[in-house]
Amino acid sequence: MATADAVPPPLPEAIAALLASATDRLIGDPSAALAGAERALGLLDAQADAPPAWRAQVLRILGLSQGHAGDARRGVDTLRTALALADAQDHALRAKVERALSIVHDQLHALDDALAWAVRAAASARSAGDESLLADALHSCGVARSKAGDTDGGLANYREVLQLHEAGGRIGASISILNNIGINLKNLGRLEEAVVSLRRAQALMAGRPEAVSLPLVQTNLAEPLWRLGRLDEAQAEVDAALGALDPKARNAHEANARWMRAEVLRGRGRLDEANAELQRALDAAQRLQRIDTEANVRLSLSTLAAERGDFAAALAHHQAFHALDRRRLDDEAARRIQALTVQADLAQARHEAEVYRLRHGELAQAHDRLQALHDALLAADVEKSRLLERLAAQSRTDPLSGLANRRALDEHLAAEFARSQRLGHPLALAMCDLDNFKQINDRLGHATGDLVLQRTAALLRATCRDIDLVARYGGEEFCLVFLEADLDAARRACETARAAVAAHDWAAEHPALRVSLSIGVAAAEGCADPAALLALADRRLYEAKRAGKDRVVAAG
Ligand SMILES: Nc1nc2c(ncn2[C@@H]2O[C@H](COP(=O)(O)OP(=O)(O)OP(=O)(O)O)[C@@H](O)[C@H]2O)c(=O)[nH]1
Repeated sequence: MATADAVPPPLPEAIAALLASATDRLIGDPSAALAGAERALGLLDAQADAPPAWRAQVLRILGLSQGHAGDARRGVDTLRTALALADAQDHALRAKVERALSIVHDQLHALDDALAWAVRAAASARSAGDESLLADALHSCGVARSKAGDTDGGLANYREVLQLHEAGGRIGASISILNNIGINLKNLGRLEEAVVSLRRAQALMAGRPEAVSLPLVQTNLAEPLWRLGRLDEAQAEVDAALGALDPKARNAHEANARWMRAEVLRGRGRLDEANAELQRALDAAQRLQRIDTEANVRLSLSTLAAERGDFAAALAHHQAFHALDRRRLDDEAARRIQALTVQADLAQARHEAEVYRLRHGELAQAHDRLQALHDALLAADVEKSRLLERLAAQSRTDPLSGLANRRALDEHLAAEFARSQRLGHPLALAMCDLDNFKQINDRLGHATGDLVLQRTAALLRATCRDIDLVARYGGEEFCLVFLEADLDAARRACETARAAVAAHDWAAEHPALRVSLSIGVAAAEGCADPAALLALADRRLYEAKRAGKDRVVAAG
């Protein structure tokens, strides 16, 4: 059974009314049905948030209208879209759309597809638990099988349908299917059974003139009766059928009925009457363009002419019969070719759709892979920049003290020296050297020596301004670059630094530790280049050492 959540909300009234009227006109006035279905689609397009099931319902009637109006190819496309929109759980809607697909394929003479869709419709109808839909689907199976020449298979389907209609009390539908069963039985040569089935149809029709055309059933009944030699009964049926024909609106079955009556008359030896009726049958068959019936009539006329000794007429009718028979075969061949072409086109379209779907999928995957690659490259690039920055920083930093190294000092000094000369701003530089450092190393060990270097670096950094550069020049030597500072300001800063080193609680690091710093300081003014400035500061440092260490020398 269909699950409750698969039942779509009912269609808006205006759309439902258009679809109902289009459905009624499918057979009689397919162009009006098509116009109505297209209007319904227009209304649906104007409706915001229409559920897909509504569109599927509208497209079902549109596809059927297209098929009945002569464009079954478009009908197939429309109905395939409808099926794609129908919820997988909405079995009832799927059954209806699948049956519609069976009908339009039948119109294309693609009988294999028509049967396949009808079988799918029957399966969906079973899932929906809807016997009326199941009967319709099985009816379509029967039609497709019968048309494809599987009369027995068609008959089995029709019998199932009959059972369902009888159980459901659908008398009109039962009559229609009994008529189909009768025709199949007649075509199988099971004439007695054909008569039984058609008589049952006839009995059900009593008092129901509006149900399936009675003359149709009567004409169908006449043929097996005639073949069985039951001429009285055959004549009664065919007379009744012809009597019921509206002379103004000539019925499509007229030609067949007249041919049947002529055969009954011939069977009774009333050759003149038979001949006259055959002429009327010929006239009707040609007017109604019923090749099958015209061929039957021509054959009967030929036989009759021969019986009457008119061999020239017999030959002429026989030749006409053969021409019709050839045309019938040609038409059949053309229909088969058209059906095969349509099937090939549909298969090609499906193949192309599949290729497109796969390509689309591959492209999406390739795009995802590229995106991932791009992201990874971007991340690697960021990481590389970070590493380069770290390397650049490392290449300019002294690892032990964390101060700028000699390379950073040289670059900084070159740039600031040039700037001070260009702008006439003061610049000063100090060379600092720990006193008796070799002894510290020798007496207290290199680890203590390293610790002294680190502590001194921190003290220098803490006493200088942020804009001043504190660098480790090498070994136990430090260099200070004072921006915007003349010789006296630099000297005072150096004195503060020296005093900080001297005042530090070195005994806390090691009881025997004594540390002091000698500094030579010089101003850039008067120096030709950074090297001259460094040399001057270094000379004054030497002077500080010579004068007894632990002091700042800024002159000389
Ligand atoms: N622990 C340690 N010692 C270093 C480092 N770099 C240089 N030295 C040592 O520092 C000492 C410098 O000694 P000298 O140039 O003789 O000078 P000094 O003993 O300080 O004597 P004055 O400068 O005259 O006071 C050497 O023994 C070097 O081995 C270092 O990174 N760590």
